[in-house]
Amino acid sequence: MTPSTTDAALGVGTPPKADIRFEHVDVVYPNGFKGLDDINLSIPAGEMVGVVGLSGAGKSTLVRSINGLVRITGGEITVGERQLSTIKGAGMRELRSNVGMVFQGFNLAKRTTVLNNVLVGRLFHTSTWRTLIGAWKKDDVELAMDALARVEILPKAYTRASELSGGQQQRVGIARTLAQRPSVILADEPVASLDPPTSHVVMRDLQRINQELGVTVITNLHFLDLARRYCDRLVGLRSGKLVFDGIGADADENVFESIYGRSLTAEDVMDAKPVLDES
Ligand SMILES: Nc1ncnc2c1ncn2[C@@H]1O[C@H](COP(=O)(O)OP(=O)(O)OP(=O)(O)O)[C@@H](O)[C@H]1O
Repeated sequence: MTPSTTDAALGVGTPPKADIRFEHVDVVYPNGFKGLDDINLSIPAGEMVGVVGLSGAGKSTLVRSINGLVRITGGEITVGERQLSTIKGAGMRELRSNVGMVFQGFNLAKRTTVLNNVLVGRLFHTSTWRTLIGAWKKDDVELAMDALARVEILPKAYTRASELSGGQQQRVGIARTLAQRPSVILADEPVASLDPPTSHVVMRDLQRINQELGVTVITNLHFLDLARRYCDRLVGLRSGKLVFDGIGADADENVFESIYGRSLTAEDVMDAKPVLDES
């Protein structure tokens, strides 16, 4: 779906594209556990990157370090012009307006409408008094509607979020992020709570947003077949270390075994018939 109004509304005024660079990045948690260990990674604007690895490998830590939800303890992450090691206050707010996030649990306000949930994406760009009394600008409402159209859920704009299915709620979560007009979307296990068909729908939404709007998408995924199918590039982590960085389509069973340190099992792929052989 590529209506010109949607492209215009979501494209005009979008913040400059941001390349992302990890240089010798460490994350040591307060209990002394090393979540990331000397990560070096360069993600040019516009890529769709899947982060894979065993449970506990550091996938969420890596994704969340990009918007400062997890603070790095060594090295440097650069997002556009901003450096994560020193960022705070207004700099952090500006970074987070440019780097949107989609959550596993959707994080919607269930008792209000889909449209109101998506308008939350405009908070970064809206004065406090307007937010408090719900006096959204016409342009913001239009932008929110465009974001809902982008994930094909516009007819639900005035439905309460609690009345939507899990897949629909995640699409609202994506629309909310899109309404921020970010140049980067981080998706932290976006399909972990969804059934297989719905997971594909949500992954296709993210892929379309990446391809049509040029938004960088970085997502950690439990299922290898999903990661390989939808992401141009895969980053493999093992015990906080980068052990693979390559083209998704090139990642065969041997690559996955090197990331996992064991043979693949049915638990590692979403579809009953592994999609690993599909391409
Ligand atoms: N706040 C914290 N304090 C201490 N250790 C933490 C904290 N958060 C995460 N960890 C540890 O860091 C490691 C990496 O966690 P992370 O959530 O990034 O892994 P993951 O690959 O996303 O795992 P999963 O697939 O299970 O979500 C794990 O061993 C985890 O227990």
